[in-house]
Order: sequence, then C-alpha cells, then structure tokens
Amino acid sequence: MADIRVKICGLTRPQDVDALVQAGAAYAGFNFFPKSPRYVTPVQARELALDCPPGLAKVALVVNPDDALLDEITAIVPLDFIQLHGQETPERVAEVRARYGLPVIKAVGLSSEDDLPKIDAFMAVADQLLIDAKAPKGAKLPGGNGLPFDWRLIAGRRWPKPWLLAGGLTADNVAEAIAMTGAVQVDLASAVESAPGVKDPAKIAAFITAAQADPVPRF
Ligand SMILES: O=C(O)c1ccccc1N[C@@H]1O[C@H](COP(=O)(O)O)[C@@H](O)[C@H]1O
Repeated sequence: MADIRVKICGLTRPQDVDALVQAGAAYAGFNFFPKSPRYVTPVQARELALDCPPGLAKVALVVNPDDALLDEITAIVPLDFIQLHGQETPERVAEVRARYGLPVIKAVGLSSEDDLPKIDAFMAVADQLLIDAKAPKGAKLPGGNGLPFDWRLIAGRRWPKPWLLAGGLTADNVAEAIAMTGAVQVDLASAVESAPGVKDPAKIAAFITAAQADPVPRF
C-alpha cells in the first residue's frame, strides 16, 4: 500500500467523519465559504471536529477571510490547519499564521505556466501548499468544481515544503495524477459525493483505496 495521505473536504454530517475514519483519511476539511453547498457554520464544524480522533487532522477552509470570521471560527472549533482558498497575498498568509498560531495551507490555482511563480511566492510563507485547478471565469466557487488542471504543468517539479494535489480528482484518475506529479498528498471534495454537499462513504473508501494502491510498474 502506497503511503499517500488523503484530505477529504466539505464534511457536513457526523457520518462523514465516521466514513473518513473507516477509510483512513489523514485530513478532514470543514468549509466556511457561505456560497458552497458544503458550507458549515462554526457551531456545526465544532461538533464535527470534536468527533475527529487523533490522527485525523482538522482543517478550516476559508476564502479571503477577515479576522472577525477567523476569530469566530478559531474560538470554538478545535483545528489543526487553516486553509486559505481565495486571493490572499503572501503577507496575509504570514499574518494569519502569526495571529492564530496555526499552520496555514495556501491554495494556488493553476491553469497555465504563467501561474507557476505563485507556487514559489507562497512556498516561502505557507506551511503547506494545495495545488488546485484555477476556477474558470464566472464559476460560482473558487474551488470544489470537480475540474482537473493539466498535471504536466508540475510533472517532475519538487518543492521544499509539503503540498497537496487537488482539482477534479476521482477514484479513476488519482493513480495517474499521483504518477505524473509525484504527489504524496491529495485533496478532493466533489467526486466523493452523491449530491452536492452530501458525502458518500462508498465513494470515499473507493477513492482512498485507489489513491493508496501500489503503483503499477511501467516497463
Ligand atoms: O469545495 C468547495 O465547495 C470549495 C469552495 C470554495 C473554495 C474551495 C472549495 N473546495 C476545495 O477545492 C478542492 C478541489 O475540489 P474538487 O475535488 O475539484 O471538487 C477541494 O478539495 C477543496 O479543498
């Protein structure tokens, strides 16, 4: 079994936590972006986070949050990471890390080579990066759209900090995505749902099995 760490994002119900634990996920993501079908309030997230056992890291996904929102979340939700998934600057990433004393995962959206310098800019200040597909113009959500990017953009690249691969990952494509990019951590939201915002335990288990399957040797 390959040592691939899986983050499942957008949990909304207690049974979602159970499904992650059963399947062996490494991170559980709670989505605080109000326009998302996966949105939870801080009170809901607190209940879910309290159910997470040690070894399942709890991540707050926020989009361009102000301090008031982060104060509200961090006051009641026990967290291991803050995931910034908007247009935050490197300075804002550093500020959030310092103010809340939590490691920050910064999402960077890619659609072409022109986006690659952003990775280095954030690598200097974030604890981890989440390399995702850039949301198409006019998309309602800045992430969670189930769209992959061209993995060849990052094939063969190595960075000095941990990072997660995201964007349109499914049980059918995750092995190829890992083989092409060298990712050891993967993140997804939409492909493990039976409807937007409703996680499916069978899909979660199938995804994690596929992500952690030993790679087929290429001759
Ligand atoms: O999932 C959402 O609703 C969402 C909303 C706003 C910002 C980010 C969001 N999701 C993040 O995007 C990745 C990739 O999603 P998908 O697998 O392509 O659907 C997801 O894991 C979240 O980290």
